[in-house]
Amino acid sequence: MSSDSFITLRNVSFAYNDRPILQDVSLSIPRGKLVAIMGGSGSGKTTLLRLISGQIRAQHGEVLVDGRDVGHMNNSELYQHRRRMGMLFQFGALFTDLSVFDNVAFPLRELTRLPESVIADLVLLKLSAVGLRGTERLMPAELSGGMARRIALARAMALDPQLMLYDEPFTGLDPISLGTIALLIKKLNDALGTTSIMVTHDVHKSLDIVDHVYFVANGRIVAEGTPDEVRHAESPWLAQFVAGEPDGPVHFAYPASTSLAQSFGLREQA
Ligand SMILES: Nc1ncnc2c1ncn2[C@@H]1O[C@H](COP(=O)(O)OP(=O)(O)OP(=O)(O)O)[C@@H](O)[C@H]1O
Repeated sequence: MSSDSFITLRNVSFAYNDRPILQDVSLSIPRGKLVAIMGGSGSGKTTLLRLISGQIRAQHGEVLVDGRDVGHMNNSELYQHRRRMGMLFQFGALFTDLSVFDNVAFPLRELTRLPESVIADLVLLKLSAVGLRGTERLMPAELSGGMARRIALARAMALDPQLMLYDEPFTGLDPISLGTIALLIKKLNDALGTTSIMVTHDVHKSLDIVDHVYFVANGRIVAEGTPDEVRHAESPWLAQFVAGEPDGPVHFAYPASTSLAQSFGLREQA
């Protein structure tokens, strides 16, 4: 990938206590690109995002964001780092006791000293960008799931982050809302020049919008490529993933150490 890397992971290994989660992961994401991270459940995708946001630190290797090593930031550097970052996590929880306006205004009021008149203009701009100008007086309970996710996106984008992290942004959405969120993620990424990383299980929708895909399995990057390369990949592993087959190189059943018969204390048939 391009040498103008905004995010670089070099030989990163991470363990929770003694349990290795990521092993020797290296990747490089150019500025302004939208990248998907896919892989089976528990493979370490969210852990990757948490390393990049600085919530956890790698035991080995480097996590560089815009040339700065996140693993060695002190508290005030981490605070600055997070200010430049927007996050949209599963279900993008809005504050239920705040109106749409106050939800989007929240990061602006918390993290800047802008006067209320400027905040009001910015909130309207962000709501307009997600196609929901006119909803500012509504409460979250009055929104559909798709609208709530778009408001959460407007809130995550309120400070024009250089880096956006999405963790399963499509979860629980109907197909139309999912398509709308996917297009907005792409549109906002391109319009603002943001660098974005999206952890997702939705292979088909993501292949439509991302620039590059990384596949994680057992804590390692096992494949990567452009959407076209992924669609035409011959690897059985990728084919299983893209087609959503329950069984293949990635097994449906957990590899139990005893057979079912043994577990029930029965004699095995020859
Ligand atoms: N705080 C924690 N302490 C200990 N183990 C953890 C912790 N957080 C996650 N894990 C474990 O680390 C592994 C990787 O978790 P992670 O959330 O990164 O996976 P994932 O690929 O995002 O999975 P999913 O797609 O199911 O969300 C899992 O086995 C999980 O149980």
